[in-house]
Amino acid sequence: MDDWEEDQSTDVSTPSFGSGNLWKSGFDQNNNFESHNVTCVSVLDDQSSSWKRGGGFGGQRGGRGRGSRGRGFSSFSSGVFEGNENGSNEDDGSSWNSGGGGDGFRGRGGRENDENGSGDGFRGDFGGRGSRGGFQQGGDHVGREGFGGGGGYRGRDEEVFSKGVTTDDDGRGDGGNAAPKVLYVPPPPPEEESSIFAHFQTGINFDKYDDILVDVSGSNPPSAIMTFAEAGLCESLSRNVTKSGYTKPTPVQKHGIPIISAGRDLMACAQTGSGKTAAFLLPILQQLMNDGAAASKFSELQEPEAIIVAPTRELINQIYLEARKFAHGTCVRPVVVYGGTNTGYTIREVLKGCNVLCGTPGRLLDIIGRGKVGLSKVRYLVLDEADRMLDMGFEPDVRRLVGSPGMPPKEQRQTLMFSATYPEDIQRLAADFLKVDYLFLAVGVVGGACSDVEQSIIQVTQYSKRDKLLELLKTTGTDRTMVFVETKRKADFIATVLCQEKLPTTSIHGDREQREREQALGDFRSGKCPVLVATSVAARGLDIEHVQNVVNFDLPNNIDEYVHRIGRTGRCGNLGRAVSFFDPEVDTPLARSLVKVLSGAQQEVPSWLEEIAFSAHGTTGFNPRGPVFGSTDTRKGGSFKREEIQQGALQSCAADDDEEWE
Ligand SMILES: Nc1ncnc2c1ncn2[C@@H]1O[C@H](COP(=O)(O)OP(=O)(O)OP(=O)(O)O)[C@@H](O)[C@H]1O
Repeated sequence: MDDWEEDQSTDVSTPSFGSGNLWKSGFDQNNNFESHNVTCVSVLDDQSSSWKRGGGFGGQRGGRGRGSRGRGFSSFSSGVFEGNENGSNEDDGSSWNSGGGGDGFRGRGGRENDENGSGDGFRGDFGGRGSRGGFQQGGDHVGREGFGGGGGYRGRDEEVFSKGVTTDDDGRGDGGNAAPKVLYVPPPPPEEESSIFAHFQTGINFDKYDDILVDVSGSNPPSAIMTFAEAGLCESLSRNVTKSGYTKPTPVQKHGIPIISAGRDLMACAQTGSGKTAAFLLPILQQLMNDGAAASKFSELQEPEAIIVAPTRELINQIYLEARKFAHGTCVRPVVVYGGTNTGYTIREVLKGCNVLCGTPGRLLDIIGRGKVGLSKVRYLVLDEADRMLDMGFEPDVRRLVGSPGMPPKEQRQTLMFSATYPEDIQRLAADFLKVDYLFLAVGVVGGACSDVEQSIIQVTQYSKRDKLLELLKTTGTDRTMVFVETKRKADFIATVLCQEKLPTTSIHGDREQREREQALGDFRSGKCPVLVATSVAARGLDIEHVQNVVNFDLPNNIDEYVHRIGRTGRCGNLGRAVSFFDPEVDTPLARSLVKVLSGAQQEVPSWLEEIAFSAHGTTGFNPRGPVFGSTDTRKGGSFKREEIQQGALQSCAADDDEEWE
């Protein structure tokens, strides 16, 4: 009997979104921060308030991260976090605004460590440069070394890679054995058609998608379709498309669907919220239907025809629900696997039948490693948020996946990559996974922000951020607002502060249990908590109706991340608003690319920001009004070359960032 088969004692979650589950936070006796679902808005007393009890950030050591990004004072407590270093967690009683410990959170590597590190979250904070994706954290090396690894902390989406380890992957791996078993079983997906096909209304700018310039490069691209009728979808798929409220394809669908249907590999770039998911799902499902995909049935070995990979649990679940919606009433069965859920449950779901396997990389590799999924029938491999999947954090997993026994080589499968951003280096790397004649589809400016989002940048100091946020939220009322912060602890802290201000708020980040993460998203979606404080775990792909505002309480240190974050609003032709707090002490390195993104999306650029951008990197070649990225396909080289001078300084800025990752 397999270990997972013994595990029938799953804890089936039946989250009730109406039950008043907000959370409060506190440190346990060991000063580990925990979030709990409780039944009221949190008001913390001094005993339970982690933030007053030695929970400050960065401490005197500050200075993790480079230059100014590591220098700023934390706007958190002056209760300097020294606990992990010298065992002292004394409360010095300082308040949030009293300044204090060096922030130390903004260094790029460190940020990633923090996002991912549930094991020792702070280690990276003291580490000067940190390492990307938590590679130095407990057990990770072990876990990454191959199928025989004993699990371990995955970093990023906190996936644990393990074979035959029943301790499960809750992202807190320490080598496997000590981790508590994850019992969480997500609630079953909806069965009623009204929920399956619930969709959001397209916005007033939906038709403007047609005006966006599209560039397809590569040899012999097929012609675009203009209507879904031209897509050659079978009756069930067409019906499901109509039930989903889709009347006409978006540009990425007009071009992407025929490219995929023609059997071509594709690297597609289109702005956030413009329908990339359906662009790959529809032609894949259609092809599976055409070819008479075997009706899924129970088997000890499942051999899916399509594998879809995405970087976060919530995103892959969303993609799965989309696949399930479009496949409704057909014999094609999509299944989703992701970390933080009970492994036994996951495996049982897979074994019931699986044509389209959606997964986060860690859990996917785990299931494959357990011999439950054979890859020899894979015809489609989709990397959503492809630039993220191929950056240093996930690339090894992707390589491991394509190198797994049975996976057809790239010549014998179709590889499809989608994102709103594609840094040049990632484009080059991506070519390793694609056939030589892949097509590159660029809808609009590669890496450009969605122009339906009104962007504003407010100059702040670290001390004024909180008041500014409160001021802002007082004006947004019950509008859904996502507030992005840089660290998990800060997410909890800000959420607590907002709760104290009687703003129904919840939070999502990598230290919350999966049940809590899903509950938080549910509460946000339903409007029960119209404010969601999030780390970058929620930056990509999430498609939540009525998100009118995004606030960058902390700006990310990477412009692509900014583009994805603000893309949580202004989706599908709807209008949205993004407000970003710019603290010159720490955000100056981002100024220049911010100016470019703002100008590229025809947004007003504050003169003070232009000045900062101008002086931060010297004057050579800096033309903030010039083309932003202007790039399409790296194989062409042309548009990049035109920009060489302008990009020069930008790249040197990026190079600084990259150093942090090494
Ligand atoms: N042709 C269409 N007509 C109407 N609505 C659509 C159409 N295509 C997609 N949508 C809807 O638009 C929303 C955004 O789509 P999707 O999540 O696929 O965007 P995306 O491009 O993948 O965004 P991101 O870059 O943030 O991941 C979804 O709610 C989706 O159902």
